[in-house]
Amino acid sequence: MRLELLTPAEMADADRLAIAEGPFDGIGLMRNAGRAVADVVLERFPAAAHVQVLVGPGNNGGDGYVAARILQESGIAVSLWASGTPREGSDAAIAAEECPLTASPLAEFEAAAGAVVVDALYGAGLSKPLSGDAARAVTLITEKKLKVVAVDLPSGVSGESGKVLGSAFRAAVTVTFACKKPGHLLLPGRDLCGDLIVADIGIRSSVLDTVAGRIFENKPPLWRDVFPKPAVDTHKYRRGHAGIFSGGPTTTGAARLSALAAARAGAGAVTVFSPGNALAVNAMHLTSIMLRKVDDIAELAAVLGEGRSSAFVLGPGFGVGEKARDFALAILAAGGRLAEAGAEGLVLDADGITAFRDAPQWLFEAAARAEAPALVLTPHEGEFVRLFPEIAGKEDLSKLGKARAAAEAAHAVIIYKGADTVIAAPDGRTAINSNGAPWLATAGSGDVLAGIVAGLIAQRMPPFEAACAAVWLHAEAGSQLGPGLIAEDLPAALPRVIKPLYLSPDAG
Ligand SMILES: NC(=O)C1=CN([C@@H]2O[C@H](COP(=O)(O)OP(=O)(O)OC[C@H]3O[C@@H](n4cnc5c(N)ncnc54)[C@H](O)[C@@H]3O)[C@@H](O)[C@H]2O)[C@@H](O)CC1
Ligand SMILES: Nc1ncnc2c1ncn2[C@@H]1O[C@H](COP(=O)(O)OP(=O)(O)O)[C@@H](O)[C@H]1O
Ligand SMILES: [K+]
Repeated sequence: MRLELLTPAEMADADRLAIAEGPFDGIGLMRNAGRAVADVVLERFPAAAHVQVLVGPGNNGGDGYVAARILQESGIAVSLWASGTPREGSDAAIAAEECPLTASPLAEFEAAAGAVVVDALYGAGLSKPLSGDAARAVTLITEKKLKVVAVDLPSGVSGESGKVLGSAFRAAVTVTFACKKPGHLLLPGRDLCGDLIVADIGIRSSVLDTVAGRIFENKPPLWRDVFPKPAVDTHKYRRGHAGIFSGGPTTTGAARLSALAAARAGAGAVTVFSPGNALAVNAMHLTSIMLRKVDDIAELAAVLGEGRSSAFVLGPGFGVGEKARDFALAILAAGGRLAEAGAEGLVLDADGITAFRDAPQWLFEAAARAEAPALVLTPHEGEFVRLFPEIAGKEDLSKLGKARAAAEAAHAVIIYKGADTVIAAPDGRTAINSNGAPWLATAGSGDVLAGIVAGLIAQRMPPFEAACAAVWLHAEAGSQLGPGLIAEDLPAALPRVIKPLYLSPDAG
């Protein structure tokens, strides 16, 4: 399965290129698309006695005319409701001519109890909010709780952003073509799509290769090639050393969650760097994880000078303030010297992010230095606004667009967390995660994620791939654990989600 996600504009390019290169012309692709939709209706709703097909004026409607014809030919009662008429000479006009059904105006649409609805009003060409007859149809169908099969996208959902324009159908199944689009994975789009089926309609993969940009669905094939695998003759320091900064005596748990996660992600050694007054409490709860006193910038400089740690986590439970800023900047500044000893990255999370709310530029400039260790920022929505207020306020940007702009501005890998976590690199690569579960919304869950990222970077995994892998593993662990999950469970669940990555090339 392809991991590339095509924006609606890229998909339109793919369409044009596919038609130019063959083997199918425009109406050929449309017939294949409409047949795929009809097949799904017949498979999913074999007992459907009545299908109401709603068609728009563009190619999405064209797919709907084809589906309506095939469904009628299969013996089902089909009614057709049209908003506008296809442009003369268009593929959709041919599809409409080939359809023996007479369309009624959408303005007269009534939702028939028990009917299955095929939503072929608007797809990739959605250009303005749903209103008038289309919005009315959404209301009627939603009220009657009819099952909806959406063509390409539920009408009203932006294929680019997953946002709802005006109102939108909630589909039981969505049939899209050739590959997924960002709006199928970003919320609320993902939720409104229901089950997502990607149908092959005869667009050559070489066409998709030509058009595909740098947006991906986050799945193991995206990063498995660089996922760390210990060599037979390895030893613990070759597997990397992660350093996790602890907060004061009453806020040490978050760092220990990160530390445990870094170790479970495969770092050969992990040390908690703790203020002196929290050493005792940390010591009581650490076993395989090491502990060292780091109270001030001088003690931090000594640690950095030794060059043992290759990845750091700063922020969970650390406290917001000057100390967090000074520590983060010291680590980023030490990169050149550390690079020889292998320092690879700083994961700045939680308080570490908030500490820079009044001076994000200091952080971004430090990360921009060529020799600086890679910076990975892991904001949830609230933290994102603090660090990137301007980008966060841009209503026209999708979550993906915001993450990408932030990565560029901060010279950092951004993990923009949430139910539809987006990972973005400063070079423009972006991935959308989709294997999470709401059980992950629990205190400490983010601390574990930060630790996994550091654990992977400590093993020399490149930062973007490490971030993607960490998000996937964290989400997979959360999905497998399910109800009752607390953050403490997540590190312990990592072995069982990591092991399949080594066993089968198709895992995940
Ligand atoms: N991508 C592909 O390879 C293929 C795409 N096909 C279909 O083509 C679709 C895209 O077709 P189009 O580009 O014609 O776009 P659409 O059919 O999605 O919509 C375009 C038309 O609807 C109007 N419109 C958009 N939003 C509106 C709104 N809210 N209210 C009123 N009018 C609105 C536009 O002005 C335009 O006239 C895809 O979604 C897919 O279903 C298929 O035909 C097969 C091949
Ligand atoms: N509804 C959800 N579905 C899937 N993942 C979620 C959901 N809500 C939160 N998460 C994930 O859980 C983690 C929560 O992190 P964060 O907000 O930093 O919490 P904390 O600070 O309590 O650790 C993030 O990785 C986030 O993506
Ligand atoms: K649609």
